[in-house]
Amino acid sequence: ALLSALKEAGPWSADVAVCVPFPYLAETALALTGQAILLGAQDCSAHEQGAFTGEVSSLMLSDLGCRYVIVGHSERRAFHHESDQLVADKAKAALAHGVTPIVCVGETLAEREAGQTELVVKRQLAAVIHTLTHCIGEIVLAYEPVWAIGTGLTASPEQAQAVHAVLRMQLHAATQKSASMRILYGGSVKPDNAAQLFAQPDIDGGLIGGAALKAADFAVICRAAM
Ligand SMILES: O=C(CO)COP(=O)(O)O
Repeated sequence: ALLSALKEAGPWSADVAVCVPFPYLAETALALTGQAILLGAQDCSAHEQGAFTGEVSSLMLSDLGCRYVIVGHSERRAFHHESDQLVADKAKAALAHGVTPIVCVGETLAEREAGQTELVVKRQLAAVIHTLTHCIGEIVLAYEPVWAIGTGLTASPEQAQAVHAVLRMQLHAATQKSASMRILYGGSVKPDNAAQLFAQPDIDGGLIGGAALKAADFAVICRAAM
């Protein structure tokens, strides 16, 4: 029902993708046939192939028609103890099979209050830059302050822009593609704050959680990104 409402709300001039849990990928791929909405997954294995029971490789995701995969979401980092290096390895494995990783970085509230925001996001991105080297220009980056995810506390456009600018500078030092790379903001993006966030020079789109579960709200947010 969510997808059909979304399909009806289109077409979009912004790129729109839905990243769904593994068990729903196949049926979502089918439902999106012929649609401009792209498919993504929410995680992948760091291993390209081999005996890793229970893991889902980016090759499998690519087979299912995934164009994107989220890696390093704060919930994966926090609840599954994913290190910066593991996240970087997942991004590398995704690219190896033509799936674009959406690499999430972001600080916790304690880290922000300790003045460590820049330090944390730069450390998280540095691992990815170091691991991907010349392929770094192929990723999508997402800044998701942990304190803003699912809490209703959105980073102000200025707060988000400040971090995005730092990340863009770090990318600039690593690749000539930095200016055209996408840096998404995620964390309580809603219909009423999306336009202001997306108007910032270094915010190129959003990674939407809760608001994407209501097709009408998601449609407003997608329109704000055009
Ligand atoms: O984690 C998020 C998207 O991946 C953000 O979630 P919310 O938009 O619900 O805060």
